[in-house]
Amino acid sequence: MQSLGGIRSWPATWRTTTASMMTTTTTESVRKVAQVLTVAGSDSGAGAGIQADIKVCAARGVYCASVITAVTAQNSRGVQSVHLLPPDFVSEQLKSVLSDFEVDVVKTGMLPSPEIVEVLLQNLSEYPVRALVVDPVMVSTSGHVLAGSSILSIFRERLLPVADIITPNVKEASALLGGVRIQTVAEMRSAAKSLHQMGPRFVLVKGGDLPDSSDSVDVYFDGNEFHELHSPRIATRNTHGTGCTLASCIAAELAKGSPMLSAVKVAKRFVDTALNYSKEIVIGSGMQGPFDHFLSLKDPQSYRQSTFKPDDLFLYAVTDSRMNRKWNRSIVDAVKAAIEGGATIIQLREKEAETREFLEEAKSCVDICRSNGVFLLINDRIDIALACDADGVHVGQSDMPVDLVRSLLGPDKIIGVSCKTQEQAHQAWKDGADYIGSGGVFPTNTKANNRTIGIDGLREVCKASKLPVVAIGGIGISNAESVMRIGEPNLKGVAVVSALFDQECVLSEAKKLHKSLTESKREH
Ligand SMILES: Cc1ncc(COP(=O)(O)OP(=O)(O)O)c(N)n1
Ligand SMILES: Cc1nc(C(=O)O)sc1CCOP(=O)(O)O
Ligand SMILES: [Mg+2]
Repeated sequence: MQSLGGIRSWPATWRTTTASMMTTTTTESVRKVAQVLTVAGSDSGAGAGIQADIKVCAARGVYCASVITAVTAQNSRGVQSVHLLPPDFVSEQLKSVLSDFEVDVVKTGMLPSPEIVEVLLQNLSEYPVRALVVDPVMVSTSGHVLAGSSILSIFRERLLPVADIITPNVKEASALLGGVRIQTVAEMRSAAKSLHQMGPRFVLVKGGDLPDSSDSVDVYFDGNEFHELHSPRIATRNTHGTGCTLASCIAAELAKGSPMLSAVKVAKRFVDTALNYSKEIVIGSGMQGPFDHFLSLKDPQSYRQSTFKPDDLFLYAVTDSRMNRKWNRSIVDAVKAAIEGGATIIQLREKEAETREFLEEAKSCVDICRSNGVFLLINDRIDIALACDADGVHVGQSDMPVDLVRSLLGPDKIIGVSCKTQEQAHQAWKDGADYIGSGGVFPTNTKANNRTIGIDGLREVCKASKLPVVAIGGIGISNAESVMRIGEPNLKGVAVVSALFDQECVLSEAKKLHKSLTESKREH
């Protein structure tokens, strides 16, 4: 099995997530759809199992094929009955999919018998995939045994050694380790280490069931380092299927090319956001309701019709309160003119604005941007971004840390971060940012005491960055071409303040800059 190795294994490709399906575009313009195959049980209540796996992959823009190992009769009250499929038939399903589709990642859920694990391993050796995510499902949340102790030895000896990541909860981790006590985070760490010795490349021990903790803590171990992933515990009955959802979301993110830790963080964020969004819905009369994987579709206001693409950074207009005052124009008029002139993304950078007034203006700008299909980001102010439902934020190195911003804004908002060094660029990627703003490329009067990194500094950041980059600082019509000419494939555009807004006519300056950028793009 070819492993992900913690790094992207499709070089020179960009994630270009569309509303419906994840594709990667290579330089030859071949579109490859990211694909997961789930090998799991069917849940008639559709909160967990195959049904949850397909929903989460669809919600994350990834195609999901399904091989059913067992059919369960279950609902929000529990599991009433289980019917295992014959191993030969499971094998036929596996062959059908693996011999035809280009599956990137296989995710396993309920593997109810050693014979079924055997046929899975056989098929994986015949049809290798890029990664194997093993959710070692043993007992349903309602307490029904879904895979008995007969499964343990083949899990330990054959399945875990070929897994890229395993995602047991504390009960499953304990069962795999012969019944050790796991009641504290320290014991989860020790369990993760022991499980890692059984062969999986990464281990995520989920602490949702730990007693007496206000946080939900998961322990991630990569063989060298531990990471504790914390999130607030969400008070809801609608937790049925969280384990399947987490593992499938990890698989979906890996299929798109994410490194393991990023995939795990995105998946945890996705589950937390979905649980929070669905905490009051009522489906079924039992103790364990399903939740809503398509949370964003429910709220057209907060659902972005299309998702962020690197090319959105092409002509990035950043507003400035002092300049608007000087030229006696409102933020709204400034934004309208910039969009009309060709700006492809807008950032409201209103350093001196009063909160109440800024919020009202930001709401109007959200409406304008949305009706023009242009994303609107807010500089620094996470509170304003949340309150006006902006598409995202831009933060700097001394603003709120990106991973915390992500946990506040959820998985789908755009987060940009300013980086002047290669280390900052690495960190931005790890923390889950969507793009990097890098500068000052040239000296600027707009931002006081800003360090100029020059064209060479920009090039260094681009080379180190796995994220798309927009250049900023002292850029205008006279020098935009020279910036884009550095030819780094992930340099996607320029961000400008004074070149648009410290001018008499924003519209005509935006048009001129757009034209010059388009010409320089055509030439390279
Ligand atoms: C696109 C873009 N890049 C960089 C910055 C600068 O952000 P930051 O470092 O937080 O400085 P302030 O803008 O807050 O002064 C930006 N705003 N946009
Ligand atoms: C807001 C900002 N950030 C910078 C950075 O280097 O991160 S430079 C800058 C100001 C850019 O304004 P102008 O286009 O007028 O030079
Ligand atoms: Mg800032």
